Amino acid sequence: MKTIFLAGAHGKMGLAIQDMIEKQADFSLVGMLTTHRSLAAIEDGHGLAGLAAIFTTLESINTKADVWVDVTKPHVAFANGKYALTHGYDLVMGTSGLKETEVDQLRQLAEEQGQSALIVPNFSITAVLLMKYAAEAAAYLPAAEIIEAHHEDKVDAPSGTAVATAALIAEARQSLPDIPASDALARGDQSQGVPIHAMRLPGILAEETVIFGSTGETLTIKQSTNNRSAFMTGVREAIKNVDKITGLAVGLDKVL
Ligand SMILES: NC(=O)C1=CN([C@@H]2O[C@H](COP(=O)(O)OP(=O)(O)OC[C@H]3O[C@@H](n4cnc5c(N)ncnc54)[C@H](OP(=O)(O)O)[C@@H]3O)[C@@H](O)[C@H]2O)C=CC1
Ligand SMILES: O=C(O)C1=N[C@H](C(=O)O)C[C@H](O)C1
Repeated sequence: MKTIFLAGAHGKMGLAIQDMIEKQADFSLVGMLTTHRSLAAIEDGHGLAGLAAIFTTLESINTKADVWVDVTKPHVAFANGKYALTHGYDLVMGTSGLKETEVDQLRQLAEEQGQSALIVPNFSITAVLLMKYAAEAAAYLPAAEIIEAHHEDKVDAPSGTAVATAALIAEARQSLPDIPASDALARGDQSQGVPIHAMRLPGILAEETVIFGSTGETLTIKQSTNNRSAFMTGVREAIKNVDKITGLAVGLDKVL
C-alpha cells in the first residue's frame, strides 16, 4: 500500500488525481493541502473530503505519507518540495515553473535526507515520446525551435515541458545552430539556446511542437493533450516507482 499526500488537491490536476487514487486498490490518500479558496469546492462535494485530512498551511500538517504529490502553483512548489523532503516524504513534483537553482536545492535536500524525488515536466506518454524523439533528432539537426500552446489559465511560460525539451535538445546536439542576433520580441524566449514560442488560448489544453530545420528540409514533431486523463497513468507510475530513484531525477522516463 502506498500512502499519498496531495498538494493542490482541489485544482484541475488535483481533482483528477483524487479520482485516479480512488480507483487504485494499493493507493491510499491520507492528506490534502489546499487553499481557503478551494474549501468552497469541497463543500460542494468535489473530491474525497472526509476520506483524507485537509490542511491549508504547511505548518498545520499533522499526518505522514510515503509520497507527496505536488500539483500546485510555481510560487509555492519549491517551499512544498522542501517541506516534503525534510518531513519524510518522497516527492513527485508535477508543478511546473521551478527555477534551476530551486531544482538544485531540492536535489541536494533529497540526497541529504535520503529521500527520492522525481520532477515530472509532463506525465503524458506522448509528451515523453516527443522529448525522446526530439533528443534523437537534435543529434543530427541542431537548429530547432519549440512552439507550445496551453489553456488560458496557465500561469507560467514557457511550459515545463518546453524547458525540459530545450534542455534535452541542447544536450544532444553536437554543434550550435546559427541563430541570427535579433531584438525582435517575436523570436521567442530562448532556453539553453533553443527559442520557445508560447501561446495561451481557450480551447487548448496542452500541445507542443518541435520544428527542426536543415538545408532544404524540416522535421516537425508534435503532441497534443486533450484531456487531463492523459496524465493519470504517468502520475500513477511516478507514485509507484519514485522510491526507486536515488536522490532527484527529472522526467517520467526515469520510472517507465
Ligand atoms: N507535469 C504535468 O504533466 C502537468 C503539470 N501541470 C502543472 O501542475 C500545476 C497545477 O496545474 P492545474 O491543476 O492545471 O492548476 P490549478 O490552478 O487548477 O490548480 C492548482 C491548485 O493549487 C492550489 N494552490 C495554490 N497555492 C497552494 C498552496 N500553497 N498549497 C496548496 N495548494 C495551493 C490552487 O488553489 P487556488 O486556486 O485557491 O490558488 C489550485 O487549486 C501547474 O503548475 C501545471 O503547470 C498540469 C498538468 C500536467
Ligand atoms: O499547466 C498545464 O496544463 C500543463 N503543464 C505542464 C507544463 O508546464 O509543461 C505539463 C502540460 O503541458 C500541462
